[in-house]
Amino acid sequence: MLSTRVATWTAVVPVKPLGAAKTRLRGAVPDATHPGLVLAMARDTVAAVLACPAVSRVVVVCDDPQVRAGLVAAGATCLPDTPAAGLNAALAFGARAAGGAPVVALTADLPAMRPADLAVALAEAARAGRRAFVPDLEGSGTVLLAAPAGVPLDPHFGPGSAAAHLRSGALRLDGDWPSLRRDVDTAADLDAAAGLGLGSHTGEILCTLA
Ligand SMILES: Nc1nc2c(ncn2[C@@H]2O[C@H](COP(=O)(O)OP(=O)(O)OP(=O)(O)O)[C@@H](O)[C@H]2O)c(=O)[nH]1
Ligand SMILES: C=C(OP(=O)(O)O)C(=O)O
Repeated sequence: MLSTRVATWTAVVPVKPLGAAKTRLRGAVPDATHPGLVLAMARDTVAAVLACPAVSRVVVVCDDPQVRAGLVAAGATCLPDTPAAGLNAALAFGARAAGGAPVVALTADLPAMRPADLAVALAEAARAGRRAFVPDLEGSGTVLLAAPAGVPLDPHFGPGSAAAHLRSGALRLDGDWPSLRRDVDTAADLDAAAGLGLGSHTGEILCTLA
């Protein structure tokens, strides 16, 4: 059970440049608000990860100076992205910075995530002793992929990623963690996340629109 109390995990969080991110969310808020909403969701995600007692550090992979400034201020370490290399390349690059520690990859669109949900999921991943992933609430995507110390992360994020991670030998963790598993891709996802309780940055953006 020590793994649930000792901060052992290095979290890797990839973020696209604000101008290119969350295209499926366009129209959910006024165009002028969209970049601020993307950044707010990333900040709430990173804040929840840093508040999780099982996580020792957060490595963000992003080239956008506004994102880097916001997330470094929140306590994350930022690494540059390799433009056009894609999400999985960004994750693999960030994982290599973990120096052999256990690595957990998380998407930056989890504004309702509770640190306690993440802690329970990481405890299950630690007990698995192998790569493990948490699917999104729809069951087809992935919000979290964890690899024990010394095990390659081997990320397969993208369309149909839950099946791809299963095929790659990762254990599926279907826990009752709605705050962790509610990623925000669409306006409907954003409404659902609001129903779960949003982090302060995302909540503040939506309050200005009310
Ligand atoms: N650093 C980096 N992050 C990425 C890249 N592609 C996706 N991401 C991030 O990975 C996470 C999950 O990706 P998506 O949910 O598809 O996010 P997205 O690509 O901004 O959303 P759409 O434009 O709607 O597909 C989000 O935090 C993205 O910002 C990439 O090429 N590099
Ligand atoms: C990148 C992913 O997120 P989404 O499907 O929400 O785009 C994924 O689920 O692997």
